[in-house]
Amino acid sequence: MLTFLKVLKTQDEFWEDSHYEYLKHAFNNEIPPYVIDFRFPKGMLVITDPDFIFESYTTKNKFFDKYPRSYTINKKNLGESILFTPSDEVWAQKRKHLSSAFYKDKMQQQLNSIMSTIYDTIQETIQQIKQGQDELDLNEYIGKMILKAVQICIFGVHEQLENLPFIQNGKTELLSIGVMMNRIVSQNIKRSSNIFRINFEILDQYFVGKAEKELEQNNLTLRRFIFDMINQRRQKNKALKPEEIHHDFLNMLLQDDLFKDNDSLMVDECSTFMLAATQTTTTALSNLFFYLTKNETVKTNVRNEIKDIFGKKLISQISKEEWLQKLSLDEMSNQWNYLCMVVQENLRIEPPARRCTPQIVTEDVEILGKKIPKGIPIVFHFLVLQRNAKEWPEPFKFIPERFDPSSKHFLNAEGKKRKPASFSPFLGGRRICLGKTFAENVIKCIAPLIVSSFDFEILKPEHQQRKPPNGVFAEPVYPMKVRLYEQ
Ligand code: HEM
Repeated sequence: MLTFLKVLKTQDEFWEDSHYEYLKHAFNNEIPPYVIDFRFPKGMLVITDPDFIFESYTTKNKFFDKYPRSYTINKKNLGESILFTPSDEVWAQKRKHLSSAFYKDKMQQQLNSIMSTIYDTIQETIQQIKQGQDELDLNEYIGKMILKAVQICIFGVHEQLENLPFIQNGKTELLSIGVMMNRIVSQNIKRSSNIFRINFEILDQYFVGKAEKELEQNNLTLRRFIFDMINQRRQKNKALKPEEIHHDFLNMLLQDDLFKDNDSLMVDECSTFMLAATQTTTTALSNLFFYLTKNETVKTNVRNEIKDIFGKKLISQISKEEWLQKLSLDEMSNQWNYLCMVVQENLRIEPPARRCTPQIVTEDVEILGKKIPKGIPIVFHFLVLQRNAKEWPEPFKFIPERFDPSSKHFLNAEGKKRKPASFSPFLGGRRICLGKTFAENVIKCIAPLIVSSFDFEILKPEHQQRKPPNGVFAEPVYPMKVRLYEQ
């Protein structure tokens, strides 16, 4: 505990996150594959052994489930959504119904809307650069783009939604729904990882103290807003013929037998999708542009791939329609090999969810000779897992060829094939991220549009050496100022 308090005091812009810094400090930067974190009442297992993680996703997966306290702690904002409810029949049925949002034709429509909007945003930015407005915060810029994309996919809304009142430290400010949601996520993470709360399970369902009461109010505001969206949409749809109804997530729920008569369940899943999709995808993309800016050769290779695919010397000549055609799901599976490797390496070097939320085993079970007691919280630490030098030689270097089977970088430090669970940014097994394929496709569609339009200059000299961390569990997020140049 004293070590933890000492670590908390050293927080600065390059501090990773409280949990990771604590482990690094406690083990002198060499975090072992199995750690028991005794800040938790009966200990929490932190695992980074790829063999163990693989077993948990495969042969032992039926014993794994979510840590039940996460459900109780998050019930006020996520209700009965699939994120934290146990892996029972109700969860499986909901997950099956929700998966239909990602069927190929629907996904293609969503991706087309996203690309079209992002293309227009980029054109606006180009105009701003021409007028001298060329400095911005990379995270914020990408965050706004992704929010637009998520909004279109979930609510079918292209225009900016109304600002909502957010309360913090006794003050109310009006925030866009995206900023509001990110703040709520960070308040929720703070609440659930509070060392006092961790040790007093009885507090899980209560909001204690001023800061938590404010969070409770913010959660309510967001949920009420989604309730209103549902009602408005129901009314609007009544006036439309079935073929006129837009394909978005909310309309899918409004037509689904399992959800359509239960507004509360719809709010639960809309909140979860917004929460699960926005910060993760924003982090993945803003990290990508940082690593491309730092790795000129990789950036040039991506641009060369774009030129090859379009058969053009100048990428600025590519029209919106051409982008939509060449970035379609069918073309994506046949072309864009280099881009796909870059996207994977980016998720490897800095997984947007740095670790999973706590899991448990539902009965005492032996995995790789280790007895794992029922109910003890277990966390897989993806950041440590994916920077393991035995599996990923020179782990801090950005090398897309690690994902090219014909490259020497495809092999681990012993020259052998890498262990399958060494790369696991989306968790695995039956609780694998529901939006995995969608998220990967969104990144693959947006990245080339931006790479072909801008060069970024990282303005703060310290950031050129080291990027302040961002992503789920990496709070607070520091701005990363960049200057944009039109390509
Ligand atoms: C790069 C982007 C993304 C990453 C890295 C990511 C990662 C993850 C991870 C690690 C989990 C496990 C959560 C846990 O630890 O409990 C998860 C779950 C989930 N994700 Fe994602 N995610 C991404 C994007 C998305 C998107 C775009 C959506 C929806 C459109 C989505 C929907 C979900 C849902 C619904 C779950 C819960 C699944 C269940 O428990 O059955 N994610 N994601």
